[in-house]
Amino acid sequence: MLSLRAVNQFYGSQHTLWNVDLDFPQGMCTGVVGLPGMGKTTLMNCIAGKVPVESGSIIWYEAGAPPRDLLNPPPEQRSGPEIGYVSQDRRIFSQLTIEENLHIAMRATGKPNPNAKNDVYDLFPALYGVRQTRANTLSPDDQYQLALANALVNRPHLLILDEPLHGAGHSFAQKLGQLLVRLNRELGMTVLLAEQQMSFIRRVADRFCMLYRGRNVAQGHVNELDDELIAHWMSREARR
Ligand SMILES: Nc1ncnc2c1ncn2[C@@H]1O[C@H](COP(=O)(O)OP(=O)(O)OP(=O)(O)O)[C@@H](O)[C@H]1O
Repeated sequence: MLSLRAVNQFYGSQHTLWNVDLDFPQGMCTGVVGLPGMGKTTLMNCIAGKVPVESGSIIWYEAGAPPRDLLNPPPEQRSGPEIGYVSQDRRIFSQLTIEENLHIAMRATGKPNPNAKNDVYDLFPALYGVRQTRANTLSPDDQYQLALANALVNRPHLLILDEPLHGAGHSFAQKLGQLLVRLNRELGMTVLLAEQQMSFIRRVADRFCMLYRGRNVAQGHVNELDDELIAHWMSREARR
């Protein structure tokens, strides 16, 4: 389980996350929801160690292993847990081939697994056929698949996806939904998913948490993410 306690974050003098307490159960998919600008990306970036946290704790608990403090890892724990992160800008090396992209992603952890690429091609068979192709020739959906493949190549314990459906079509949403269910239910991966499309969250997530102006205002089973809650925290009135 990933556990956040009293997490506060600032951009300069702007207080962005306020005493966020959240638990993300292991092996489950949690949808992180909220209007634009409420702090979803910032929360993901704090967990992934991409922006500094002012105060609080972010701890990873896994059965059979000691708790891991993600904010202040002791030197022997610097490599774990593996976090796969696909940001909103879906960063890939566009001038390099798919093979080269995966190779770089694999080397990034310093302990490459020789079977890793095959595992990833098993998840993304469409990429295998074009593996010697430069990434910039792929369609936007396939580029997203490559970004996801790069994030998955080291079999992360935790996968973070920030707005994966931004600009994507219906068929991609279907494909991604199936893949997430597979990663989650078959491989037991813990997934955090920031997404505006509630229908997608309801379809693939087990749980949700809702941010409003940097505060965690609701969390629970995805069945509890009802229209009343959405109207209260995610309507035009809520924005004021
Ligand atoms: N690098 C930054 N520097 C300064 N302020 C930032 C930075 N990134 C985000 N912010 C501000 O922090 C607040 C939260 O932004 P954040 O991107 O985390 O929200 P979000 O819920 O992910 O929004 P969106 O759905 O539009 O991506 C906003 O007021 C935003 O303007």
